[in-house]
Amino acid sequence: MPEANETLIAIDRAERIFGGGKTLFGKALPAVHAVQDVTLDVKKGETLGIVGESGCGKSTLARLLSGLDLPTGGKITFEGRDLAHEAKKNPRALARQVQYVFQDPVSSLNPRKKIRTILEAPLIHLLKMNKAERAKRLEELMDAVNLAPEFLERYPHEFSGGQAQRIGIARALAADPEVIVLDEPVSALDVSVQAQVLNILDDLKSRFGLTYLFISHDLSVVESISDRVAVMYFGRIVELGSRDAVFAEPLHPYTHLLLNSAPAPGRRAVSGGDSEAELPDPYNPPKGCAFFARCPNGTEHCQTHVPPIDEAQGGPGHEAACFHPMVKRTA
Ligand SMILES: Nc1ncnc2c1ncn2[C@@H]1O[C@H](COP(=O)(O)OP(=O)(O)OP(=O)(O)O)[C@@H](O)[C@H]1O
Repeated sequence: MPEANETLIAIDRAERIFGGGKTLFGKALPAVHAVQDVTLDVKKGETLGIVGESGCGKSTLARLLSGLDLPTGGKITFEGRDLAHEAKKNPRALARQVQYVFQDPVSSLNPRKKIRTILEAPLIHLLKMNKAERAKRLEELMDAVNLAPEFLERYPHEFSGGQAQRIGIARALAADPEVIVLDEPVSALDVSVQAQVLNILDDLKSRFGLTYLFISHDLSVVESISDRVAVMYFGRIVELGSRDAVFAEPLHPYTHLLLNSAPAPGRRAVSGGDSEAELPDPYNPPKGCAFFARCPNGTEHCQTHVPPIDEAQGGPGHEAACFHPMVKRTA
């Protein structure tokens, strides 16, 4: 991981609440805390994996980081500039710097447009390139994702899932971004095709000096690609650390549960082992730790207090939000 310590995106106590407020008659409307009290630095050149069960807030956090959505609380800065301010004042610059790759490659591409038109759009609108510059850039982009130039004249439905995802990656790359948010980019693909796409991503990252935010519920994919990993549960980051620390020395009982229910190799934790019915009601969150109902270590204190995330048990760079973390193995 190059220049590992330069912060690119700094998230300070970010929060995103959906709904809420009051009716005309003063009755409180239900609110969902999709992201709560998230503090995290994304370092330049790293791949930060974000893992957790469906509904834990991964996509909401990613949308906040890319300026597609704004936090209802806290602050997010990109290279020191306030993202909320930037999103209003200079959305184009932000759109160029942070690009998105979605889970479903085919439906994220406009079916009525040729690949050439799709890939040219950011070159025209964001980079203001002339025709000759665009032709050169299109050639580079197709080469970067290992697709022959003939594919430029085809329509999205003519592509396989893996090819369409490579087009999705080329489109993200077209804007010459610094960060690419990859939201479940290989989840819809066959395992053999997943490996191809992950290899391309790995290659592009070093070639273009990119930073990746890699969201997935698939632990084996996150383990294979990430430098650091953030584990989310019910809108909060419950564990954060280097890939090796989180996978080899997990501290949070939830991380344990995820890892134990998906033993390596080929682990794929999807549901977290337990019944998802045990997830708290997002409209009626518990007072204390949201993991209490599923936790083997929970105490009365956990039921009434939300554990802060800190390095107390993990050491430098390895944080967990737990009053009673799993015991760290000694070498
Ligand atoms: N626009 C919205 N309006 C209301 N609630 C929302 C909205 N977007 C997300 N939520 C809620 O916020 C919580 C977090 O959702 P989010 O999509 O971020 O989770 P996720 O971890 O990305 O899940 P998945 O893996 O299923 O995409 C969920 O309870 C979800 O229902």
